[in-house]
Amino acid sequence: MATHYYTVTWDQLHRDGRALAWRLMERGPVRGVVAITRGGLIPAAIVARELEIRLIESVSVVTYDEEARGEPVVVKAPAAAGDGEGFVIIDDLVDTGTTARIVRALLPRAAFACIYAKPAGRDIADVFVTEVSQDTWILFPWDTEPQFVAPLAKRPPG
Ligand SMILES: O=P(O)(O)OC[C@H]1O[C@H](OP(=O)(O)OP(=O)(O)O)[C@H](O)[C@@H]1O
Ligand SMILES: Nc1nc2[nH]cnc2c(=O)[nH]1
Ligand SMILES: [Mg+2]
Repeated sequence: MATHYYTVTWDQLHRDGRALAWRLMERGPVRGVVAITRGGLIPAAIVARELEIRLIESVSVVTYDEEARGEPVVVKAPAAAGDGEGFVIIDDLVDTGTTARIVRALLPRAAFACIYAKPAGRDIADVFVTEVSQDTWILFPWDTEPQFVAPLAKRPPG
């Protein structure tokens, strides 16, 4: 169970997504990307734009219902990525690595890249940008909205 939250803004996601594109470019040519929906869609769009990739495939794996982890279900397999040769699988984050392992098994020759990584899943990623602790829950901009917060002096202690 997460004990703290790490809120990512649109600006930060865009900057970190571009950093991921830099790192991927340094590894060599990429023919296409496979986005793990839904969280990988926007990171994949940022990478595809930077690397001028037009070949974009998707795979849908549902593993979590909000913060509760369940049995992963492949809702849509990647149709046009073959064995993954020349492709990079992209997700927003790796936590336990369950989702990434399932997609890697579907596309054994593809690389796997994500923006954020927690220690339990970090080693499954060929490339990532920022590590956060295992007890942190990352909140993406599509899951949040700016709202009023009380001044520190008016908040209850703790
Ligand atoms: O490493 P893991 O423990 O498998 O967790 C990481 C996965 O969990 C989240 O997806 P989620 O199942 O919440 O679906 P979503 O992308 O549609 O929000 C996230 O986008 C990753 O795909
Ligand atoms: N949004 C979000 N989804 C996740 N799925 C697994 N871990 C996380 C996390 O830290 N944040
Ligand atoms: Mg996901």
